[in-house]
Amino acid sequence: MATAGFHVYDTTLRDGAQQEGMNLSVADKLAIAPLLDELGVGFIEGGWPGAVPKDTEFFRRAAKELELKHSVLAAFGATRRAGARAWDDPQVRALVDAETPVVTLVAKSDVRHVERALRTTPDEGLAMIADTVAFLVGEGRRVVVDAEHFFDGYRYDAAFTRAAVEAAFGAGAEVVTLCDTNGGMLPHWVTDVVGELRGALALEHGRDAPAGAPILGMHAHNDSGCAVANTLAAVEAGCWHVQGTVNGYGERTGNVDLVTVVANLELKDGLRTLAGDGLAESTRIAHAVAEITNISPYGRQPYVGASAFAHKAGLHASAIKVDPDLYQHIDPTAVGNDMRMLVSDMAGRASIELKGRELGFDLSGQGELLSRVTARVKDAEAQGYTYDAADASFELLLREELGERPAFFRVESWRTIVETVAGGSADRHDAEAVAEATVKLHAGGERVVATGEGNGPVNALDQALRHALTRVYPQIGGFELIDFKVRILDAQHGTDATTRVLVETSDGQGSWSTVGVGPNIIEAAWESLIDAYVFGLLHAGVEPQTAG
Ligand SMILES: CC(=O)SCCNC(=O)CCNC(=O)[C@H](O)C(C)(C)COP(=O)(O)OP(=O)(O)OC[C@H]1O[C@@H](n2cnc3c(N)ncnc32)[C@H](O)[C@@H]1OP(=O)(O)O
Ligand SMILES: CC(=O)C(=O)O
Repeated sequence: MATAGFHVYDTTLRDGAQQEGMNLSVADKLAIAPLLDELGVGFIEGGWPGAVPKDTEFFRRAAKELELKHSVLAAFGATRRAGARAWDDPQVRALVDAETPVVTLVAKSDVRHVERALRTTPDEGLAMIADTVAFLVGEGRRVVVDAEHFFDGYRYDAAFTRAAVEAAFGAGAEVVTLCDTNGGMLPHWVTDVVGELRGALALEHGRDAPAGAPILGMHAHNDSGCAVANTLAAVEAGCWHVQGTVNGYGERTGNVDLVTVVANLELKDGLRTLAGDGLAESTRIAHAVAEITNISPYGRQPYVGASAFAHKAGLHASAIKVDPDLYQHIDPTAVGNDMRMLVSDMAGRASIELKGRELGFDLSGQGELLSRVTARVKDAEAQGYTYDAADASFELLLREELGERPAFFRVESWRTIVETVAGGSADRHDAEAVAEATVKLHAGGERVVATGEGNGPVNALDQALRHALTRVYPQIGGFELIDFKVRILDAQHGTDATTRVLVETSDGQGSWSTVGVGPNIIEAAWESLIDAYVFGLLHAGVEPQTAG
């Protein structure tokens, strides 16, 4: 049961799209809206029709193409221009033409903005709000007023901001959203301002407001790093409508992350804010939205980040083995996330046992093996390996200790040559470097010698290895190296330093990471590549052919 009257209002498609570098097409918006609906938000703000052509088109297509179960669409725009009439203002008309049940108006509530940005009088500023709201209500719209710069304005001239809120409610607005447009508020300021405003206007706490009574909302930006705290403070103080964006997208440092807010309200404060069970799907939904925006998800994002429930320290693991709640603030499944154990030089036996369990090995009661693997991990990490970023290499190490690492092939030797081929010009920089590699190995009962060429020695080695193995293991044709990271570990040794290479490989369905360390990039990469192919074949269920 949703908590009576509480609104979750998503502005990913409007304020989120104001993020630097984000450019959502109409198709992107049409793909994101159903995900927001699945999350269970009450309102989806689709954009500013009449101002942004793509947004006009979005509302036109959304009316025909979207079937939303939980959410209603809101069209966003500004109040009428100074000196104009609401019904004559083309921007206001475009809001009506968008044919959404809800219209959200940005309204100036800081008198300095009225005088300096709108270049009009405070009275005209208030009339712009009242006229526009009344016109839209008359057109049958539910109206939300976003009181822009409300908090800064309140701290400068509280009487004007109060008058702006009264003008909106007086004309029939359902919600007035108090906006921290510049994102600079602190939670206790928000608490004080919302409390004072409610007192002055005799507004109920949202929780106690009768159905249909006007309610206050909160719209926070994260410039002071307090957007989530400010939103929670506003709810505590009586705001019963929260705005935000998935993944905290938005101008500058972003809007408040809506998933963090609703997870806190639902799981900590006991409010039911979303329709349906979308919270339990929020990790998948947040990542699916990130796929469409083409912005890599942030691993350390609260609740839905890949690292949100990843445990590295051995002491944590030993307590988690007894009860995961001892080191987790919630059960990760409540937001559709998973607990992960990370293996590193900070691991203890409990970490290895839990990681083993995650990988499908029951290592309980195998104290001697656990000690051996722990010691081997610590020793390898001291040399530069990093298993928390290379689960696949850890699994192979564990299998080695269990005597279960399959021998798909046996390497006899490999070598690479890099040479320059002179170009046509007299310029010595015109020479092109090309690489060639030879790999000799035994697989499928045969000795295979294969060569490969590439734009660098690692690429050439990878090609040669593929050529050598593909006949016996054609599955390798489906593996693709999708990432390659090189780190020089003790850079003060200059060209003599140790090198770590992390490789990520995909089979089109999933990906896995492997690590290699060596005195040079080629040896480190070779080790990482071998693990990548062995792990890929193993997990593809391929039977090892006699190495010979
Ligand atoms: C706080 C927020 O993030 S609100 C959302 C902001 N989003 C956007 O601005 C994205 C879409 N914006 C646009 O496409 C354009 O800015 C438009 C179409 C809205 C306006 O474009 P233009 O007519 O070229 O005007 P311009 O952008 O230079 O200035 C904005 C005008 O709106 C007026 N204005 C600003 N806020 C308001 C408001 N709340 N109510 C009424 N008018 C407003 C300004 O006074 C200015 O008027 P002027 O042209 O008479 O000086
Ligand atoms: C309305 C809005 O986006 C803001 O004030 O930040």
